Amino acid sequence: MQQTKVKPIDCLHFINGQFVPSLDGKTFDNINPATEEKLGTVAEGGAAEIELAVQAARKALNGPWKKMTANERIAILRKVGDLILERKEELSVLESLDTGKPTWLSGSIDIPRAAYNFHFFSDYIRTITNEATQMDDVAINYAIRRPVGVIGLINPWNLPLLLMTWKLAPALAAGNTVVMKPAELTPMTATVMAEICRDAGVPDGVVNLVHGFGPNSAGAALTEHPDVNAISFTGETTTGKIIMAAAAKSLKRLSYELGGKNPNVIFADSNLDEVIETTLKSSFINQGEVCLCGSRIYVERSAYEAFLDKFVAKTKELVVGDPFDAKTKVGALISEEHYERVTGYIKLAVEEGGTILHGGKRPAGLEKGYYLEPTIITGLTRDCRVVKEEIFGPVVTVIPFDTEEEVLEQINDTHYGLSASVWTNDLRRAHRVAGQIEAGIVWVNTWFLRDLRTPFGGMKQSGIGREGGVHSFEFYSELTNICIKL
Ligand SMILES: NC(=O)c1ccc[n+]([C@@H]2O[C@H](COP(=O)([O-])OP(=O)(O)OC[C@H]3O[C@@H](n4cnc5c(N)ncnc54)[C@H](O)[C@@H]3O)[C@@H](O)[C@H]2O)c1
Ligand SMILES: N/C(=C\C=C\C=O)C(=O)O
Repeated sequence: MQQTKVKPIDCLHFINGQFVPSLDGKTFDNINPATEEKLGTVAEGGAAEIELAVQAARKALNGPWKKMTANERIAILRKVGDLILERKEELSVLESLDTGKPTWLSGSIDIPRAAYNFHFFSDYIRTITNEATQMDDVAINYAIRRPVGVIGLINPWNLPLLLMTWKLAPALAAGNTVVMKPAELTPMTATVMAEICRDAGVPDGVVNLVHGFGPNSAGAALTEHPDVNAISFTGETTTGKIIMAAAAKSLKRLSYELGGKNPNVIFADSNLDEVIETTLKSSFINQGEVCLCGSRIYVERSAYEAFLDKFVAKTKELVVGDPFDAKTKVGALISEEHYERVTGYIKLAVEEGGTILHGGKRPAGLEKGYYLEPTIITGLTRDCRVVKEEIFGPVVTVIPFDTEEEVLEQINDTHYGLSASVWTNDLRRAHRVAGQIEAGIVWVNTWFLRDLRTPFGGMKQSGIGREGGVHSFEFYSELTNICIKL
């Protein structure tokens, strides 16, 4: 394990502008997935801490934050983005210590995107206009926009700071106050994020942070709290169902980014070298722990063998290991529990009749840490659990197909609908196929190319609503239509 001058931090809650322990002093250990060693302790929050955070957020709604002009708020949000960039190296190391992802990845994607989320939304808020409607010479209608109120932001562990800021920036830009609940497995960058908001001039109580778990802990308390107006949640579909029930009692507004089992469809006319270069990323980047990963690969039969030969050869070159080694392409999975879950699916694949063409094992010489070889599985059919269920690890299945109709029917036969990639140089086929895929996001001849003005989210059981550009402001603000009789 390569050393770094940035040291891990103990994590306290951030409530009403102060870092505080839990009222009962409870803490839990934060573990480094790459070494299985303790990084530090985290304050374990529950209903009592959520109550204090929601009270602070409610009070701050009518404090200086509300009285600020849009320009004053925008200046603070831009400063938040600037401070994230100033602390990029520190945040990148903390993110990699928490998640096991390589530092080149946290330093090139996670942290720069976190800053950009703030810079983008602080610019974008200036473009938001409201509608006016003339009713002949009888009346004039105009809409005004106001914050929703106190918003709970609940986040997963795979892209901790990227995803927390993806919610936090527009929520603040729209004038709301928030209670952040980061994943219990990745507390450190959220803790620094609270400090950065304070240092940038965000008034006390506007941004609050409570650490803890989901069920019977801070997460559940946040979703049940009657004075929380909305929840933006990113996580597993199963968790989304539980949260919806909890939020129903106070009819909270919900924005959901949930699970996926995303197809990557490769037609024989595509450029195989280009396909392979991107498919290595869409299969294994971030240890395959990205909701958008193309974990179901479908290849037109005439290109199937050629694809497999090249894909396996290139996958074999991927270095698995120390997140602090620049050569590492695949780091450690997030936790022992997740490691068991992912390796369980690899065992199941063999039971279901699959062939492990590459990977499937702990890499030699890496006895400590949750390391797993990138894994390619063939020989499975559409009704296999490994083809249908989200694994959320460096595991892909590869299935041949013969016709467009056949592959479209297969890829849509799922309760997920988050994203897809399509590879072809046939322009009409690209548009034809992309338009028939039941997903919120379809990439053609690329993957994870992101314009933050576009609608981001899933359909079916991959999400509710869209965030990004104006869509974020549709969720993070309320409209009132005022009708003036002439
Ligand atoms: N669609 C997207 O944009 C997107 C992005 C990233 C991850 N994900 C999904 O997230 C999952 C992996 O993340 P995860 O394991 O952290 O998900 P998870 O659902 O286990 O946990 C997500 C967050 O919810 C909290 N939580 C858990 N149970 C809760 C409850 N009952 N009430 C309130 N909060 C609760 C957790 O503490 C955590 O902060 C995968 O399914 C992945 O597809 C989706
Ligand atoms: N929400 C985004 C990415 C989600 C990745 C899921 O793991 C984004 O790029 O805005």
